Amino acid sequence: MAAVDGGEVDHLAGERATAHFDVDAMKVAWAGSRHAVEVNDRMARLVASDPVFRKDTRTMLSRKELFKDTLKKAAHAWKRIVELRLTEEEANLLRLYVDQPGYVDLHWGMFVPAIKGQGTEEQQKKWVPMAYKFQIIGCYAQTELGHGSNVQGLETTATFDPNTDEFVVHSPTLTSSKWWPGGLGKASTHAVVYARLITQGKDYGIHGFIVQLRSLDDHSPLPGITLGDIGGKFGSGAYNSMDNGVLRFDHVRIPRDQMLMRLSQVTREGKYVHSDVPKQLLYGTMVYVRQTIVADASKALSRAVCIAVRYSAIRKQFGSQAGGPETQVLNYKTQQSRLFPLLASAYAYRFVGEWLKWLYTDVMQKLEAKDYSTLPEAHACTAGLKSVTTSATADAIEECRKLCGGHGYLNSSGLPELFAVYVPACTYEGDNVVLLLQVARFLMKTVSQLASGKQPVGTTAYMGNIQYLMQCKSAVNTAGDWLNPAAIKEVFEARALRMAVNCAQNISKAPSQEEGFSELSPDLLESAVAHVQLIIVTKFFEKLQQDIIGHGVKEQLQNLCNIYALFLLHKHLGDFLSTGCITPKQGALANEQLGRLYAQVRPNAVALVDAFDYTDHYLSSVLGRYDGDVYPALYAEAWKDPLNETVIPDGYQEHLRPLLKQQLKFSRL
Ligand SMILES: CCCCCCCC/C=C\CCCCCCCCCC(=O)SCCNC(=O)CCNC(=O)[C@H](O)C(C)(C)COP(=O)(O)OP(=O)(O)OC[C@H]1O[C@@H](n2cnc3c(N)ncnc32)[C@H](O)[C@@H]1OP(=O)(O)O
Ligand SMILES: Cc1cc2nc3c(=O)[nH]c(=O)nc-3n(C[C@H](O)[C@H](O)[C@H](O)COP(=O)(O)OP(=O)(O)OC[C@H]3O[C@@H](n4cnc5c(N)ncnc54)[C@H](O)[C@@H]3O)c2cc1C
Repeated sequence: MAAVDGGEVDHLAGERATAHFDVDAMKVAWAGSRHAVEVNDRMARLVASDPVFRKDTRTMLSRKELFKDTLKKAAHAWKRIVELRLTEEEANLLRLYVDQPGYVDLHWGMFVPAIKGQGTEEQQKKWVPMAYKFQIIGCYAQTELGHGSNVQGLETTATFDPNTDEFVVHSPTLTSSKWWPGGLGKASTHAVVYARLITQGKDYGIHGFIVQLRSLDDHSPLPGITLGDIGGKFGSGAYNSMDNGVLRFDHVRIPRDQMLMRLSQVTREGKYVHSDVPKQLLYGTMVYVRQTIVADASKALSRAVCIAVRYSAIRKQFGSQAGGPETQVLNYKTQQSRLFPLLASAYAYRFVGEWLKWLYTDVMQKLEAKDYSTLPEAHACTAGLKSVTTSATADAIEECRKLCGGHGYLNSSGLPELFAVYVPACTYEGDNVVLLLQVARFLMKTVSQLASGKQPVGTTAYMGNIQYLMQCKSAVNTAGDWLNPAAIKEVFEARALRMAVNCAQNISKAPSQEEGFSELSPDLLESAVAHVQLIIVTKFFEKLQQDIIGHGVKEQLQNLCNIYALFLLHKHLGDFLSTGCITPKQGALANEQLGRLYAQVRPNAVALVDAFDYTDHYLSSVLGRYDGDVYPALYAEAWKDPLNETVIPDGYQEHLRPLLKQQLKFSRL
């Protein structure tokens, strides 16, 4: 019962008793190791027990109060990290459980990685220790008012002046104003700024520069620098804790050695020198962050699902016969068919996120050894998985809100704020459509190379089996046949390959490759999604091959894996049928099997969300409470609303009383 925050009666005890597996062992499978369970639990409790980290009234704060509260929490978190001498792992988890977006996310998540990835050793030695001690606060200033997706279209300039050995950073147009960077508006003292490098009269394109923005004495903007917040954002509370900012430069001078020079350099004389590395490494910080966003998708999704599953087990509607008990809404097949695929997706994203982290580390090690061959694969996987998991998670959080009926719409359910915080993940760090088109481009290149006999590797290795996959027919005969991993993998591979090959063939009929790509882009998106879904399904199956300990754990994960795959098959039935991978009968059998799997999950559902091991503080939801004591909590929460501070509302005297006293009368009546 590690996740209990309070509550004396466990209203979900009956649900927990029906589980067919060892929940503690499932916690290990979810977290990755026993150590991970322990450290997560310890950090979550540390945060939950500290009054400074309370967040129950967050949605009622004004923007200014919310921002100040975020500064307070960030400073307090840092104090605790220093006092308790937390490790980097512990500190990261503590920040996660504080659960309030703020400048620290960009400082640690992008500013520091950008310097580490693109700075020389000397630059890292100078800047990273200052950042680690919070002597400076940094952000990642790439996007401008006029351009975000099109990084090559950015307009800010950094022109080298050999007379003074400086760069002159300038915003030549309104649209070149930096716009969106988190932490920029009010908190950051420094930024990694992306600007067009101009030297000896030539434009060398986008490069990164470290620029000081504010005084380290009084925090005022330095001369030539205009700074501010870009304004309120979607939802109450939510992402409004972040000071997304605007920044303009008026011929601001910085020393030459503040250009990040690991990938390319400008000499004292102003000569541009590009190292022997692919220029795409400039985008390395984005690849790093996309990988972390995939891991975060499983967190956000599991959180929403935990709330919806627990509440669905408590909530009862209809079904009472002769005074008997009403039906738990979790028993309705429609509720199960909407909710259990989301539960399965949370597990699927968790495991694919784990794998992506491994891939990223592996690629980084290869890059260190000057082997750049896996860079395109890393880009396609991070871009594709970021896109598919964030889009599905944003939709799923909204579905969980609906699954909780009317109460899901209350802020106290935790779901509206979670949605509002989460939904920009579909846009930031690369718009999801733009990123899928990058995957499609990678797929088209891979297909075109098949003809020349080049054997695809990594996540596209299946394409090498083209002779078979283009003509195979699924052998599934009964619903039970869909439990065979090979049967599922075969149809997912055939679907992805056939869709990619169809696109490639249609593009080749266009007057030019570029025109064909543009014309076919809606189909290319679907092709990219099919490829990415195949990766997620495959990685789930691979996870099941690993040593999974604990009574019943593997069986539960097998069920969830099958649900994830068959749910996708059902949802994208059109793809599978139109590419001839399966017959309508086989599609119906998959759906039949899906229904059986839902029935197997039902007694385990509450225990499967308990395995996420979230504290009530982190969930921040009266509906998702561990003890299931929903109604008293809902009732009590309502009275905390500022509207209930007085019995008679403000405005009664001016606006309600005159109306009720009929002092304003229609002359005709
Ligand atoms: C209830 C409350 C809950 C609270 C919860 C709190 C929890 C906390 C929540 C939130 C925490 C906050 C965390 C928030 C973090 C937000 C951070 C957001 C930061 C940003 O958004 S930074 C800005 C990001 N910007 C982008 O991503 C821009 C997207 N655009 C691009 O990436 C590129 O421009 C492009 C890829 C689309 C195109 O680039 P371009 O140079 O034009 O390239 P192409 O011609 O298309 O391709 C050329 C060639 O390069 C290859 N390539 C492209 N990119 C990469 C890459 N990254 N790596 C490797 N290779 C790459 C491409 O494939 C081509 O290859 P080819 O020539 O075909 O072989
Ligand atoms: C909450 C939040 C935090 C952010 N934090 C940061 C930060 O810290 N630092 C930073 O630098 N930036 C940040 N950003 C900016 C973010 O990275 C960009 O907004 C994002 O990359 C999308 O770019 P855009 O705004 O230019 O969208 P656009 O590219 O203008 O997208 C508009 C529409 O056009 C479509 N579109 C664009 N190009 C194509 C194409 N080639 N083919 C088909 N359709 C296309 C898109 O799909 C979308 O529907 C943040 C944004 C948000 C919302």
